[in-house]
Order: sequence, then C-alpha cells, then structure tokens
Amino acid sequence: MVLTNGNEIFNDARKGKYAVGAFNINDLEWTRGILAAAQETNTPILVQTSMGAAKYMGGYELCLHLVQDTIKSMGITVPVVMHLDHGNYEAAKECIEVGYNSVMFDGHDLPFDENLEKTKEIVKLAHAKGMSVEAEVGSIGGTEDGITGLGELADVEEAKTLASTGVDYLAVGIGNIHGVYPDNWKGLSFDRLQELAAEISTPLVLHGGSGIPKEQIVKAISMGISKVNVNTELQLAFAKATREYIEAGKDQDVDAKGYDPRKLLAPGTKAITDTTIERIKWFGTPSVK
Ligand SMILES: O=C(O)C[C@@H](O)[C@H](O)C(=O)COP(=O)(O)O
Ligand SMILES: [Zn+2]
Repeated sequence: MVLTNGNEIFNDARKGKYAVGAFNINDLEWTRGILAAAQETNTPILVQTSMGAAKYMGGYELCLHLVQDTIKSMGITVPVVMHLDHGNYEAAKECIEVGYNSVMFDGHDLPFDENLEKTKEIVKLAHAKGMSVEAEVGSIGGTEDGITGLGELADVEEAKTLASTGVDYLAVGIGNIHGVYPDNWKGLSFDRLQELAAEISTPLVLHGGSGIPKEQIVKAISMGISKVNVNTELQLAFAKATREYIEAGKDQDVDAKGYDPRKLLAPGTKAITDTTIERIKWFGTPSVK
C-alpha cells in the first residue's frame, strides 16, 4: 500500500532528526513532477492540496483519485501521504470522508478555545479512520493587503495545549512566513523553536519552507522540525523553466510542434522534480528500506 497516514513516518522523523517534505500540487504536472522526485530519491513524501488548489482542480475527490491513479500509472513504490493543507473545519471533515490519509485543520484565525475544541473533534473523526491530523497554533505570516509581515512566534502554552489534543503534527510559527521572504526578514527564531521543542514531543511543522536559507532549515530540523511545507519554490521553478522555453521561441517551432502542451510544460515539470529532489536532500529524508 503506497498511500499511508503520516504517523509512523513522522515519529521516526522527529526521533531521527530529519524531516519529510510536504509539497503542494496544483495540477497533473505538479503531481507527476513531485511523485517522480520521491521515487527517484526513494523517500516518503507528502502530496498536499490547499483548499484553493483543490477547488481549482475540481474538488477533493478528484485530487485523491488523481494522486492514486498517478501513483499507479507511474509505478510509484515509496510511501505517499495524501494531505489536506490549511483546511477549515468543513474541508477537514470532507477530506476525512473522501479518504485522504491526513488533514490539517487550520483554526489559527479562530479564538483559541474554538480552535482547540474543533481540533479535538477533527482528531476524533480522523483517528477513528486511521488518518493523521496537523493543527496550527498562532499564525504563520504572509502577505495580506500588500503588506508582508516578518513572521509571528507561536505561544508555547497554547502550543502545549493544542499538542495535548493528540494531533499527529503541529504547525508552529517561528518567524517563518508564506511566499517570498522580504529583504528585511530577520530569519527563524531558534530560541522559540527550542522552547517549543523542549515542551512538545509531537513532530513540529515548518510552513513557508520556500526561500529559507539551507543552514536555517537544517538547524531547525535538528531541533525538532519534522515536516517542511514547500509550495512557492516549485511555482517559481516551474515559471522560470517555462519562461525560458518560450523566450527561446521553442513554442513557435511549428515543425517540432513546440506548442504542444506535452512539450511546452515538460521543462517546468522537470524543474519541479529537480527542485523537489534538492529539497528532499536538504531535509535529510532517508531512503525507504
Ligand atoms: O500556498 C499554499 O497554498 C500552501 C502553503 O501555505 C503551504 O502550506 C506552505 O506552507 C508552503 O509555503 P511556501 O513554500 O512559502 O509557499
Ligand atoms: Zn502553509
């Protein structure tokens, strides 16, 4: 069984001081590109869909079938966790119903008590079906109304309380933000990560994994980060490779049928695979035995 829940993978990761990459898919090319990287490195991987990307692709059921069928057609043999990224309460329930392996219930914008209660409900529903759950404490910054924050820090007591619900992994703010980091970003807060890791044995999750220097990622993993989320870097890599193809005029080569999407999208898909492989190596994910 290739599709699996995250528990065993992540408990081993925290103990073994390595991380497993969680990569967002946006379409067939992303799905193939990411799965190819996992197979080539012979490592486990999380394929995750945000609510927006799932809507774009046609819904959670379609996304699950896309991943299942691509695994089959590509002959993928490494463990793959099909995960909902940043789901609200309804989305988490729907993905549990549909048969994802793992869901993130992101209640960070709710009052803390409501986030706690809803996290407990999702844990109960998911665990009854053998699925894993990620929760988020505090807020992970990003760009809102054109202003990019510098990254927030999770409250240690709130993080402890949320971890006590039995979630399988916990997303924490340690100065990380989504998207492209601004020039004046101060870097990850290793002091806060140390405080969190000392109190919480649950595997910790680093969101906003794109654009963080390798040394900081490696250090954070050595201190308790077991899952790293990456989206923007794959989007940038895909866009750059596609732009180079078009700027070289290859899409206008009628004889070579360079306009055929199977050719037009191939460099971008390869760039997704190459970037994913590079990140898997940074994260120290060991090969499957
Ligand atoms: O952008 C999304 O829809 C998914 C991201 O929030 C993902 O959870 C993540 O943390 C990746 O961050 P990024 O690498 O900075 O895009
Ligand atoms: Zn995220």
